[in-house]
Order: sequence, then structure tokens, then C-alpha cells
Amino acid sequence: MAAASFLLSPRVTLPLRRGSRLLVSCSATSSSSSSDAAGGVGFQGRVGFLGLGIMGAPMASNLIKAGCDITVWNRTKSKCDPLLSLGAKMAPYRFESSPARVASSCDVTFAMLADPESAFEVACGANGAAEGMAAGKGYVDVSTVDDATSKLIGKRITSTGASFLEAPVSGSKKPAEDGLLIFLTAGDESLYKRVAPLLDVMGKSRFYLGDVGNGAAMKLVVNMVMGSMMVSFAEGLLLSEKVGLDSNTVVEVISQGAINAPMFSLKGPSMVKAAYPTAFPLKHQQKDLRLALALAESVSQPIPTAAAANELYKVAKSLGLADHDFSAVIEALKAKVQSSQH
Ligand SMILES: NC(=O)C1=CN([C@@H]2O[C@H](COP(=O)(O)OP(=O)(O)OC[C@H]3O[C@@H](n4cnc5c(N)ncnc54)[C@H](OP(=O)(O)O)[C@@H]3O)[C@@H](O)[C@H]2O)C=CC1
Ligand SMILES: O=CC(=O)O
Repeated sequence: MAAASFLLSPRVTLPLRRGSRLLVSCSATSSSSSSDAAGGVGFQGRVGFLGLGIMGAPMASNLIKAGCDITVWNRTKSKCDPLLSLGAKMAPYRFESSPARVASSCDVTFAMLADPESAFEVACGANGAAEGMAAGKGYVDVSTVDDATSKLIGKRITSTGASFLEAPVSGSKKPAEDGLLIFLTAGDESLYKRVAPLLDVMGKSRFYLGDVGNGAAMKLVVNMVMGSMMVSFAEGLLLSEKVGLDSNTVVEVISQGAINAPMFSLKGPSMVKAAYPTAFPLKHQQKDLRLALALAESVSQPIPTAAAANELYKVAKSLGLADHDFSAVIEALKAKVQSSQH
């Protein structure tokens, strides 16, 4: 992909329209001819990718397809296989593969892990990425974590002389597959500019938000709203059913009005059929609400709607729905209706 080159103002990201996608692109510090030889996306160097779950696998896959030199690692090794088939590498074979090995063999390493605990472990634990970091290298954590965890990871990474950027994403499995994620970045601004061509392969837009913690906070605010919206939608679907309305018509009416959201049109029809194919696991939505509640608590901000939604996701987890899509939260409401009738 040829990168449209322009000057980035400090702390500002300007969306450009290219084709049908809002896309921000910038040149790396190298000339386009040398960077094209190194991968064709305007980034020069080797890229590591740690965590190949629902999101990490398609993100890494898009980088490979764009011609980047990618080295992958995942706790469950079999998840590396599809990426290896596409042309990814493992860290040097003579050593047991580990985040540290990936980081030491790459210029920039991305991490897409489940939660604060795993993001910390993979970055800072034994054989963690920090052990392979050094001056000149970069670590980009795209997992959804809280600001305190992100700061701890950033501190450990930068103690090696390397640079750190947090860059959680908004957008689910399909946007990850289509390279249409929204990056919410904060931290080292020169690393942000350096990896911008890679973010543009994986995403449709990117925001640079300043100090580490701001990207995490932005992501938690967005997902707090999303988690509450889903619960409200589920309540509406169940109520409509109870009063004899056709739930599919409700989805259609909502899709034409001011409260239309792609999420409702996308998930509504399968929710009506009680099908919850996993795009965003329910356990991660509950984790994000839990972290948003802690964020709100830290500034004494009441968020009663999100708190109530969180309770419902906890019930859904207790019903064995943790690995289903978060739209399965409607089943927790159904269970409440049933228990109130007995
Ligand atoms: N799915 C979505 O729609 C979106 C998710 N996110 C966020 O992105 C992150 C990843 O989400 P997603 O890909 O859906 O999640 P998955 O559950 O599919 O993948 C989680 C990844 O974390 C790894 N992992 C979990 N625990 C550990 C551990 N203790 N040590 C090492 N690796 C570990 C898993 O490895 P293994 O394969 O071995 O289990 C896997 O690679 C989460 O923070 C989520 O909130 C953000 C936007 C959208
Ligand atoms: O974190 C989930 C998303 O859809 O964004």
C-alpha cells in the first residue's frame, strides 16, 4: 500500500478520506523506497505480535497480507499455525519461543491480550516482552486494560530504554478482519508516528490522546456506553415480546430512527433467535464495565446505569455465558423474568 505522506501536528490526528475509508496515513522516517522494500506499508523493520485471539489473529494477518515482516507468539501455540501459513515467523527456533524472544528479534512488538493480568504478565512477567526490549525498540499494547496497568507496563518497558505506546482499539471481530479498527493511542509520540503506517493497515482511524492512561480511559468510557446500550436494547427486545410485538420489527424500527446504531442492526436479528456467535466475548465486556466502574470511582463519578448493567453481565457469566458474545446478556434478563414468575 502506498502511504500518503503528510506532516502530523503534535497530539493531533487528521482523518483523510481515501477511497471509501476514513484513513490517516503518514510516512515513516525512512524514504518510501527503502520502507517499501521492508514491507510496502511505509514501516521499516520487523514487527512482533503477541496474542492471537479473536482480535490479534486478524490484525496480525492483515499486517502479513500487507507485506510486513511479522513474528508471532501466542500462549496456546496452535493459534500461531494459520499465521505461519500466511508467512509469519516464530521467534528463533533454537530457543523456546516467548514474548521476550519475539521482542528481542523485532523492532516493534504489538500485544493483544485478554485483560490487565495477562497484558501485565506477557509484558513484565518471566520471559515477558520487557526482557527482550532495549533502546530503539517499541512496545505497543493494544489490549483493553485500565490506566494503572498500562502505566505499570509502560514504566517497565521504558526502564529498558525502549518506547511505549498504549493503543486499545474500538471495533470488533469484523472491523479487525476488514482493517477498520479505531486506535485510541497515548504515550510516546515518536513511537506513535513510527507505527502509524502499521496502525493504518489495521485500522480506519487513529487518535493520539497524550499521556499513557488516556487511551485506556477513552476505551473504557466507550465500552461503558456500549455495555449499557446493549442491556437497554435487550430489555427493549424482551419487553416488546412480552407485550405481543414482533421483535424483528422492533429491530427494524430502531434501525431507522435517531437511536440507530450498527450494533443493534448487527446483533438484533441473532438475539431474536437466541443465537450469540462470539465477536466480543461477554467476559471481556464485563471486564471493561468493572474497569470503567473503578475509573469512575477514582474520580468520585457516579455511573449507576453502568453499575446496573455490570451486575447483569455478572449474572450472565454465572449462567456459563462468559465465552458467548456479549449480546448473550439478554439471557440473564430472561433468567430474571423466569425467577420473578416463580
Ligand atoms: N473481541 C472484540 O470484539 C474486541 C476485544 N477487545 C479487547 O481486545 C483484547 C483481546 O480480545 P479478544 O481477542 O477478543 O480476546 P480472546 O479471548 O479471543 O484472546 C485473548 C488473548 O489473550 C491471551 N491470553 C489470555 N490470558 C493469557 C495469559 N495469562 N498469558 C498469556 N496470554 C494470555 C489468549 O491466549 P490463548 O489463545 O492461549 O488463550 C489470547 O491470545 C481484550 O482486552 C478485549 O477486551 C477490543 C476491541 C474489540
Ligand atoms: O471492545 C469491543 C468493541 O467492539 O470495541
